[in-house]
Amino acid sequence: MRIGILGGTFDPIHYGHIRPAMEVKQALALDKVLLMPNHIPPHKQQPNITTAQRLKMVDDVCQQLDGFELCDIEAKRNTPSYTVITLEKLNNLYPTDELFFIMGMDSFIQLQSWYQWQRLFDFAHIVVCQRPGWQLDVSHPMQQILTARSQGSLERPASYKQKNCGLIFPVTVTPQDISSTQIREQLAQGVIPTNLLMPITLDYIQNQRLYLP
Ligand SMILES: Nc1ncnc2c1ncn2[C@@H]1O[C@H](COP(=O)(O)OP(=O)(O)OP(=O)(O)O)[C@@H](O)[C@H]1O
Ligand SMILES: O=C(O)c1ccc[n+]([C@@H]2O[C@H](COP(=O)([O-])O)[C@@H](O)[C@H]2O)c1
Repeated sequence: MRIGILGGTFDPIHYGHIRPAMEVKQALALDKVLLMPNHIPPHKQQPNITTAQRLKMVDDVCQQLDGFELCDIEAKRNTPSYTVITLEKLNNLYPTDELFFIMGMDSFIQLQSWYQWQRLFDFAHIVVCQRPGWQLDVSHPMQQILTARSQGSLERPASYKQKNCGLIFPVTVTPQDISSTQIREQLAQGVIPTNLLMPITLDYIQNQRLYLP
């Protein structure tokens, strides 16, 4: 199976997560996509809402979308949600499957600051989606890494030859200028961001009275 994984803080989950994941699923003919809320975000402040609340919102979305599943592997770990640790575990759980870790351009540009980032390629492919406001400059070090690991590269990385992982797939998705920060700010000001979230997420936020000032 070809399995996509979108990791995130999902505080809250929005269409800027969901639509790119759907478009990547289609573009790369993935069999399913796992949406994976982190527990202790490595590079962000701990959210004000609980991991259980973020998990519930992601689970609600998965229930409504074909081919999407909640992955709670990071929620169950009480250490920083380093992706390399997670991918190593998922690689053991799915030894015969091909894993595709999906991220927006903001994450990709900062990838060299991730814990043991080079080992990510030992366990999965990386899929990069554009995100408004984030452009990979031709002189950026990640550009060279992208070129060397892209599917058309003449020299396939060793990890690809051994285990079918380690490539980078840039996927063109419909640009959406949406962020969780923007949604939290709108809700705190009493604005209801109807077009940015799935209705089921908005219902949960309102029932639980989340993100109020
Ligand atoms: N609008 C978007 N377009 C493309 N990718 C996105 C978008 N929003 C989030 N992502 C990607 O989804 C993943 C998880 O993002 P995250 O849950 O941190 O959302 P966020 O909106 O960036 O949150 P915050 O505003 O709180 O920083 C990251 O890889 C990020 O790049
Ligand atoms: O492994 C790391 O060092 C690392 C650093 C920053 C982010 N991540 C992961 O990248 C995903 C998106 O992160 P974020 O902070 O944009 O929500 C999420 O799964 C995080 O756990 C991972």
